Amino acid sequence: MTTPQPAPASPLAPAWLPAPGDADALVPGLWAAGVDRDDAGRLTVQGLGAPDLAAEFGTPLLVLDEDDFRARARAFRSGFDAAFADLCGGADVYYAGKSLLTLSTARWAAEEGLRVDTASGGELAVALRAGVDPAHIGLHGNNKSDAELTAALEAGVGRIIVDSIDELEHLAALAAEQGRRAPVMLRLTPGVHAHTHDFIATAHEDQKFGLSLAPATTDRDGNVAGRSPASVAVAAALAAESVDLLGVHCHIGSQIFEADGFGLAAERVLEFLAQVKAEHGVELAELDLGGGHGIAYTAVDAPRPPAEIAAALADDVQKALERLQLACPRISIEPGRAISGPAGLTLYTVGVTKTVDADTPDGGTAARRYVAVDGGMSDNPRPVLYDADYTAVSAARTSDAQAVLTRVVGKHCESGDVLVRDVYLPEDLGRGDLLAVPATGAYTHVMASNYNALTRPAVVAVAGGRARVIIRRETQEDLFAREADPRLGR
Ligand SMILES: Cc1ncc(COP(=O)(O)O)c(C=O)c1O
Ligand SMILES: N[C@@H](CCCC[NH3+])C(=O)O
Repeated sequence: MTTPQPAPASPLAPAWLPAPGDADALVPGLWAAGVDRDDAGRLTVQGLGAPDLAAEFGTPLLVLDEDDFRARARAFRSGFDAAFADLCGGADVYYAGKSLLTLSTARWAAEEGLRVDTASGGELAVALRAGVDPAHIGLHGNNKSDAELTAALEAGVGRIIVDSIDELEHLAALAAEQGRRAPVMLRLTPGVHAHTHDFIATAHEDQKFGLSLAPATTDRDGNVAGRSPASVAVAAALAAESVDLLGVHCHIGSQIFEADGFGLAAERVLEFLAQVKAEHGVELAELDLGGGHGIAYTAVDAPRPPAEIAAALADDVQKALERLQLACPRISIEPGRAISGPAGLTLYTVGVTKTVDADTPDGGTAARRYVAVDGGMSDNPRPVLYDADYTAVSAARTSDAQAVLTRVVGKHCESGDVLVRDVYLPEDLGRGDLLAVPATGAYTHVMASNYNALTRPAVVAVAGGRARVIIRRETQEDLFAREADPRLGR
C-alpha cells in the first residue's frame, strides 16, 4: 500500500466536499458490503479484483454485489415486519423494479420475500418472466395503455395502482368488458413537498401523478366541484362493480433522508381513510406508503437504516390511528434505490486527462483536472438530469501522489457529460487506470441510452465470490439489428 501526500483544498471545491484526505480510502457507507481493497491496493468485490473484472468483462461495467442486494432487501423486509408486527400484523415490501429490474434482480427480491412494484407493461413482463407470483406484483403508471391494463388483469396481478379519475373509469369499463374485477389501489398526492430535486418529488399538487387530497375548485369540465379528486375517485371505485377497491397509495418522491415528510404523508392519507370511513362506512384494507428512501452517493449523505425508517414510520402511523380511531390497514412500502443502489458500482477505464485554469468564486483562477472515461451520460444520466453528485476512487491501484480536485467526464459529444463533478483523486491517475464509482446500482442501467451510438455496458453479479454476467454488453450489431436498410437486406 502507498501513503498519499497531504494536499491543499482547491478554491474550486464546493462547500460540501470534504477536505482532501486519503483519496484512495473507501468511505464507509458508500460501498456494497463486499467491496474492499487488497494488499496490492486493488479494489475488490467479494475478493475479485477490479482489474480482473475489467479484463474479463470489459468497461464500463456495472458490478452488483448480489449478497449486498439481498441483505438490503431482507433488512427492509424484517425491519418493516418487526416495526409493524404489533400494530398491523406486519407489513409488505414491494421492491421498486424501476430502480433496476432484470430477471435476476426480480428473482432475488422474490426469493428474499419481497413483492415487486412494476411501472409499465415491460416491467410487468420481466417480473412475470422471472417467476414472481402475479398476486405479489403491483402495476403503476400515470398513463397505462389498454394493452398494459389487460396484461395486468390477465396475469392476475395483486394490485393496479390507479393514478387518475380518467384511468379509474377506463379501467372499470375495460375490466367489465372482460368480465373481470380489477384490484385497485388509488394513488393519492398528499401535498407534501419532499426535500429533493424537483424532478423526483412526486406528492405536491401541481404535477402529473396521483389524485389530490385537496378539494378541487373545478372539475374536468370546468364546473365548480368542491370535492377532492381523491374522494371523487373513492366514491366511483366503490360504486363500480368491476372494481375491487383495496386501498390507497402515496409516494412523496425519491432520495429523501428526513423522516418528517414520510410521517406527514402517512398522517394525511390516514386522515383521508378516516374520512372515507365516515362518508361510506368502509374501512379500506390496504395502505401503501411508497418508496423514496435516500442512499449515500457521497460522504455527506447519511441514510437511515431500514429498521430506523420503519420504527419512525410505525410510530407516526400508530399516533394517527389512535387519534382517528381507525384499525390499521395492511401496510406496504416500495423501496427501490435503497436496495439496488448501494449494491452496485461502475468500473470505468481512464483515457484522456487534462488540466485547465478555471475561474474561482473570488475572481482568481485555479487548476481543475479533467479525467475522461470510456462511458458517460449514456450509462449514468443522473448527474446531467438531477445534478446528482457521485464520487470515485482509483480501482486498479493506490497512489502516493497528491490528491487534486478532479472532474470525471464521459466521452459523449456534450460538454455537460459529467459523471463526477468534484472529487479529489491522485494526481498521477492516467490512461489505462481504472475508476470505480459507488452507489450506481439504481437508475443507471435502467435509464441508460445509446446516445452517440455507444453500446450499453454489461451488468455482472458477484455472489459467493464468483462473478456472472446477468445482462450482456450490447454490441454494435445490436444497434444495427433494429435498423431497416437495403444494404442490410431488410
Ligand atoms: C410510485 C413509486 N414507488 C416507488 C418508487 C421507488 O423510489 P425509490 O427508488 O426512491 O425508493 C418510485 C420512484 O420514485 C415511485 O414513483
Ligand atoms: N430516476 C430517478 C428517480 C425517479 C423515480 C421514479 N419515480 C432517479 O434516478 O433518482
